[in-house]
Amino acid sequence: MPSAEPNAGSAPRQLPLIDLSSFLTPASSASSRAAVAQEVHAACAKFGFLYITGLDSVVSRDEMNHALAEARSFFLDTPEREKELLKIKGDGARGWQKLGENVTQYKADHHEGLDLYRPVPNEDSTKLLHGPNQWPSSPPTFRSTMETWIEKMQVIGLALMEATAMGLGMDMEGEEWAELKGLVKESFWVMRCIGYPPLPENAPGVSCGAHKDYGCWTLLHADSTPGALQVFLQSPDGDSEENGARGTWLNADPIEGAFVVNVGEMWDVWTNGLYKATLHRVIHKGSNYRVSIPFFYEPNFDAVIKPLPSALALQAKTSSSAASQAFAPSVVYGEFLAKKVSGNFAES
Ligand SMILES: O=C(O)CCC(=O)C(=O)O
Ligand SMILES: [Fe+2]
Repeated sequence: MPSAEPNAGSAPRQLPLIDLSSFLTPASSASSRAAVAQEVHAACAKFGFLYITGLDSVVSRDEMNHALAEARSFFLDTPEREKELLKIKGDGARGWQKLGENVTQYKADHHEGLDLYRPVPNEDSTKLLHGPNQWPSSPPTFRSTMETWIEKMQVIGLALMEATAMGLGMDMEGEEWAELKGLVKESFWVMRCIGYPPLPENAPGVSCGAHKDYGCWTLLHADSTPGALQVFLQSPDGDSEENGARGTWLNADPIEGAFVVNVGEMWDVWTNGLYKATLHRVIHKGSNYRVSIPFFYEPNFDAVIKPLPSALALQAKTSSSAASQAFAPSVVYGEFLAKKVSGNFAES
């Protein structure tokens, strides 16, 4: 498997780089898909993080650059008073957060952000997560650009679902895959735009504190700033400690035309711990204003997430212990998300 070397020299390990094109172009052969499915599976089991390339049939380089430019323009060219109008309101989720308002592990993050979620049929701005999206009016094409982006990211998210299902040994003509596909059919996605000014030297926190993502797949497109996103790889001889575990922070620097992808916590449950949502953080000390646009491809709001039979069968085959017993507690995705989101904001 080819590997990306974002910080060659200092990196003890490297994140895999996987060409996903065979899952994005209908004419590709079954054998090439099977090989890619194995690569994705191995990357999810070992790192919980990977790079994907081969996306050109879905999203062009121009579109990638344009979406980032639109987000940058929103953050840097929109007067503060206009952004204030978009501040997150009673639903606690949709809208703009100014610098320092988002909190991770009780510390204020050093970024501003705009969150857009899948629209719901009966919008209610007093109900957690259920308000209307607050679209900026400038730049004028922001909404159409992001709506196109959202459609395209869902195509890539579903392709990753398919690759993983195959990698787990699922029968792709059978019930299990049909059910799993059904659980993401109305993905409660989140499109987030993040703007990171440089972190001041003496800042108490970081740009974005160490966390795991909640759902299914995070498809991260970021500008070319190096040394900002870091992934915590556990190893007994690592030089850092995080959440009581030893490990090493590895830079996941951007690669032109590729996305950084990571698995969210729902995959921990689906695979009964075979895939691990991995801690990551952002420390942006460079002098530029960094912009990233992570797209969170998630299960349906009411999806019940529980260990998949194929993952349990795989565990039973590969492990001599009782690990194949279903132990990951099942969760309703929307309830899990609501708990996370309500713990995410600075006290005001
Ligand atoms: O900006 C980044 O590189 C990552 C952001 C992130 O981890 C998140 O929003 O969950
Ligand atoms: Fe994240």
